[in-house]
Amino acid sequence: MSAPATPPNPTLFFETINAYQRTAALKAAVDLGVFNAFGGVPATAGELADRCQCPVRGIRILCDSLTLFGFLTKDDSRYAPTSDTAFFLDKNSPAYLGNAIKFLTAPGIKDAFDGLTSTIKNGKVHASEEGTTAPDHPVWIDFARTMGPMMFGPAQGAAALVELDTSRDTKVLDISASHGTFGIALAQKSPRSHLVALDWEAVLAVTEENAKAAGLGDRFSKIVGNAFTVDLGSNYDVVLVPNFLHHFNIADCTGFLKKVKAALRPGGKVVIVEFVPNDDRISPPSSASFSLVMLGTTPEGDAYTFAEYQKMLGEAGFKDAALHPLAPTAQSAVIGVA
Ligand SMILES: Nc1ncnc2c1ncn2[C@@H]1O[C@H](CSCC[C@H]([NH3+])C(=O)O)[C@@H](O)[C@H]1O
Repeated sequence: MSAPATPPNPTLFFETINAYQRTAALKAAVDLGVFNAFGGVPATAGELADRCQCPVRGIRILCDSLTLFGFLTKDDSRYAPTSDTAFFLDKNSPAYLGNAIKFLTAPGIKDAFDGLTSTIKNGKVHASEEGTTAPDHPVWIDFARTMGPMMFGPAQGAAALVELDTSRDTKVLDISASHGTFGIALAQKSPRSHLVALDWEAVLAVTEENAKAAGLGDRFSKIVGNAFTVDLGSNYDVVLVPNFLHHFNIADCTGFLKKVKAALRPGGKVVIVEFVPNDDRISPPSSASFSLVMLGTTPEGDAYTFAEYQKMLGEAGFKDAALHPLAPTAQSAVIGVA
């Protein structure tokens, strides 16, 4: 075996081998309330230890590690959250990711990756036949309770891309509504809109709670059950399909989009929100890396490219498919016209 031209660098190997430690450090800091212990001013390890009620050694090592990873800065012996850390990890921020971190690191998702070798070798999810696509899978109740803030940015971005006529009654359908963040953001654009949310029954209880809290209680209704088989209703102005299609194969997605097309009024829009990698499937990293999540947790899902969505939409009878990156988030909207 020939040696690399430049001195071999093991950094990537050890960063990857030990990546679980980085996850554990971030999760411990969230659990202990470290990011909320600053009160807006830099603090020493001793001060943070007092506020978090922990021995100082652990907090000092944790904060140095979080500084190495880029979550904190350290000046002399005082630590401070970066502006991104304050935005995403302050409990009072609408974009707070603390609960999402707990969800994403809990057994429902993480266990799937403990059996990745078997999943790849056997061509099926190691944990169960259907993975997270099983009807009423309990993981989606936790998802609905925790992931809304993470979808706040994509939901605002998607809502900004479509108009709702405020001079007449309009209807919006949110497929796989979950926390409801996407449907609520769009419905709030018009006082004359009605929001219909579709998901499994237990999940819709969370959607309804959130729709009421957003002031949409009297403009909200539900469709309970399997999106592939239930009656979607008709005459919608917009059908949102956020983070749903990636769980299924292309033929099933195309068939489902035909059903969506039939539920829209002529000229109505389907708004698909997804991680959409470039054709090379390795860029941009934040979107391309999502395919691994689908490999670990679903039998046939994937992160599809825009060309693939364009083909699915074309075959389902939609016109004018267009891609809209929802920067700075890792998601994109793909919009088609019925
Ligand atoms: N066959 C199905 N029919 C209806 N809902 C489903 C089905 N399979 C999965 N779901 C729901 O689809 C959602 C996927 S997660 C995506 C949730 C939300 N749209 C968001 O973008 O954050 C979960 O809420 C599941 O309960």
